Amino acid sequence: MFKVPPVSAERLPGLLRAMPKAELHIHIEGTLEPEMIFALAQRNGLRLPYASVQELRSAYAFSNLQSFLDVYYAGASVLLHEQDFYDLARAYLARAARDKVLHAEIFFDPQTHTARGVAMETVVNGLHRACADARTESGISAALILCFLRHLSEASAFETLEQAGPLRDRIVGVGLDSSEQGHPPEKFARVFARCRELGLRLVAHAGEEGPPAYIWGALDALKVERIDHGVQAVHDAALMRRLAQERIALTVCPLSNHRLRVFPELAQHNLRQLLDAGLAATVNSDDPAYFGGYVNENFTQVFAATGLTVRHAYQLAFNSFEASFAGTAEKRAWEHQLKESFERFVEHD
Ligand code: HPA
Ligand SMILES: [Zn+2]
Repeated sequence: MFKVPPVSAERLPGLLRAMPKAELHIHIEGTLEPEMIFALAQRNGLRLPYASVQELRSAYAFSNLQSFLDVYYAGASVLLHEQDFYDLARAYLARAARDKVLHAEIFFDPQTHTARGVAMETVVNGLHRACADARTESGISAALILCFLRHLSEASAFETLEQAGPLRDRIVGVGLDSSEQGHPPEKFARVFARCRELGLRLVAHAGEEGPPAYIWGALDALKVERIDHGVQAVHDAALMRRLAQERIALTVCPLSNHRLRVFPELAQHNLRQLLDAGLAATVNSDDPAYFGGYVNENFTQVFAATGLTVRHAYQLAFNSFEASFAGTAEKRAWEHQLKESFERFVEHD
């Protein structure tokens, strides 16, 4: 690995913002800003139970994952037409490009929309067209990951997979999200086995609020390649060894963990412990419109709160490229750009 040169503490936030990175844990519905909720409600002739953007924003005080999910699913109900999904993803990708995100793997929750009568192809085609246009305009690379809602049944997940069949080439993989407690990964073992046969890449949320057993379940029953969140792994030494040995990436979301009270203070976040134990952790924003910051805010705030160093910064960005589902040639090119950005930064120190 490249020997990371020293950078003064005052310049570390600037380096974090300037360094190339990939974002691997971002829910497109979680990028729906209050202003866009109001604009789409007006465009689609819908009435909202909030009088103003400020009133809506003031409802964003969460006590745990479920209290967030209730507000998040209500917000997503303004998304009806292909253009709505397009506009949402274009806005995110423009924002991400400004944060030096070279590659984004974007989650979407089709069941949230199909349950309201929105067709699967409306969702996927809008998101896909946005990814293609963003690539042409700013060069950002993007891929889509279909997430199954774990509070719904296995049958509903199979039905969703069936609906996505004709759009298979627009999706790189599948994930598992929504209410974790009481919905262990094993519930979806057969769905994930089928996705694997179809050549889809596999990830799952596990160990956000749920126990280490759910991370074991995601690895052994679902055979996922990455764990989304995974911060509860620190409570199980054997699991930590396995994650390190197999280089299973964790897509960690510091501001989400703070807002959902997984860590009541950001200073208590265990990102440093994960990295220092040799795990392939990455930093991501999860649902930035709800948790108070996009990916660069996640980097700068968790670094400031927990005293992470320039060496950790390089490792996190490197891990994000390495853990992505991009091809080897693209990964090497991005890793080269990362190294160059550090060298350039130090020259001017
Ligand atoms: O952090 C999360 N966890 C589970 N489901 C989600 N859906 C959006 N964000 C999340
Ligand atoms: Zn998430």
